[in-house]
Formats: sequence, C-alpha cells, structure tokens
Amino acid sequence: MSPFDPGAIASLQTHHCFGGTVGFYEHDSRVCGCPMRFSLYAPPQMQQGPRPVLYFLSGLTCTEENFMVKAGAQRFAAELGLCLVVPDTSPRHTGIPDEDTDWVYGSGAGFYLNATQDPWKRHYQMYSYVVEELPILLAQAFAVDLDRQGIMGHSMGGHGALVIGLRNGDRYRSISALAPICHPIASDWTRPAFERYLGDTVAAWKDYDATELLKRYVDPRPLLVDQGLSDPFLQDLMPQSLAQACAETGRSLTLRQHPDYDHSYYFIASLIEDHLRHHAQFLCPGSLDSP
Ligand SMILES: N[C@@H](CCC(=O)N[C@@H](CS)C(=O)NCC(=O)O)C(=O)O
Repeated sequence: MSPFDPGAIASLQTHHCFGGTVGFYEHDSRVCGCPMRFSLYAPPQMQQGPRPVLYFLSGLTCTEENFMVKAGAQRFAAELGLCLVVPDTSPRHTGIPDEDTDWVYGSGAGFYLNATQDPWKRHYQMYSYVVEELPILLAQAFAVDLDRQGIMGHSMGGHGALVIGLRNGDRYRSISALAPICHPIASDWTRPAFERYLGDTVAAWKDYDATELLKRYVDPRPLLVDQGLSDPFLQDLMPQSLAQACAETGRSLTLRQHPDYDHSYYFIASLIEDHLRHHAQFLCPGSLDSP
C-alpha cells in the first residue's frame, strides 16, 4: 500500500450548483494522522469524463467551506469545465496543547508546510497532504485528470499556492494568488509560525518562502497575483518582494494592484473569474474559444 493511500472518503453533504455539484468530504489522512476535510466542485462536464483540477488554498482561520460559500467561483468553473478542490487549512482536534489559542499558528494556520518540530510534526504535514495525498485520493474517487492541475490561493493560501506551485513544476501547470503572503520569513506577523513548525534554522524556512524560492526555481510558468491596496495586512504580505524577485530572475509576473479593495472575500469574489480564466488557458485551452 502506498504511504499516501488515503483510504475511504465520507461524503458529508452535497449541493447541486450551476449544473454540477458542490460536495464536502472527510477522510482519514495518513499523512496528517487525523481526519481531514475538503470541498470539491464537480462541474457538469465531469459526468462525461476526467476534468482538470484547480486547487484553492484558503487563508488563516478558514476551513474548506469559506471559498465555496463566498467566492462565487462555481459559475466560472462550470463554464470552463474545471474541478475546484479546497482543502482545510490545517489538521484539527489533534490534542496538541495550544492548538486553538492563536489564529496565526495551529488550527486554521497550517501554512502548507511539513512541520519538523514537536509537538507539531506528527500532524502538521500540509505540504505533503496537498501535494501527495490529496491528489491520489481525488483520483480514486472522482473523474479528475491529474496531468492537468493548477493551484491558487488567498493570503496564507496564496503563500501555499506560490510555494507548492514553484516547488513542483512537474505537477502544476498554472499558479496564481490573491493577496498572498509573499515573504513570510521577513514578517514579524508570520515568522513565529515558521519558528514553531520548523525550528530556528533559517535555511529550513526558506524552503517555504516564495520570494526565496523564486531564486531557486526557474521555469516559464507565468504568475498572476492580485492585491488590494486597502488591505490591512498589506505591509506584511510584501508583494513588492515577490515583484523584485521576479524581476531579478526573469519570471513573468502579472501583479495587479487594486485601489480600495481590502483582504476579504468581497475582493476575492471580484477577481476570481480572472483567476479561473488564467488557469483555464493552461489547463483546458479549448474552453476559452467559445464566446
Ligand atoms: N483574525 C481575523 C482576520 C482573519 C482573516 O481575515 N482571515 C482571512 C484569511 S487571512 C479570511 O479569509 N477569513 C475568512 C473569511 O473572510 O471568510 C479574524 O479572525 O476575523
């Protein structure tokens, strides 16, 4: 049996939506050593055969539900034939002391990395969960085409999408982010989580920092990033660090900065269509031909 064999999944609820289905699921994760939840939008085209998968990684405090309820992405996923998958943002109910006490680490704050430090390392393995275990699970249960995967995310999830996408050029054809945490090891807001999960070795932190990773991974996939200029977290998100790293390494980056938009799902809902169309260019080019 594969170490990433996800076992059986339980369907918690399903809802018909734009001709397809929004579903919420739970399974016993071997990688995280606890039950994990995710949501999935199956577009109507999935009834005819495998469709590309576009992951959305959510931000701090979110579950697998926020994006499905608030972003309004299903309308465009149904048009483009994209399967949307939204994992939870961390393991939960693991029994780790203080797991629920602070919103920037522990529950809802897995930072999409593999913790190496006690007490987190036994469960907080979100990087391997998203990259390895979840796709295998999906392929067992749904008509998904794992040769066509894209990844996007918001805030902490934007950080996750950039890091996971950059480090896995062979797995993800397309990457985008909304208000991503671009340089987490340089911010007093996010560095404490890295210290807890990864210890005090800066080299280990750099494996999960998009600005640092851009210097390591050179490939032609362009990045799309949107950022609101009335975002209260702007100072800690550091899009300028990402832009500078892209400029220095020749990476194609479309960084769109929007006056008046904040950090909320109102911002995400306003721009999500552009992100799905960005990914569709690479995941299902034919879908953009129709008017
Ligand atoms: N700490 C604040 C802010 C948390 C926050 O803004 N989280 C963002 C991601 S960084 C989010 O998407 N929240 C969920 C939502 O708006 O539905 C809170 O708990 O309300």
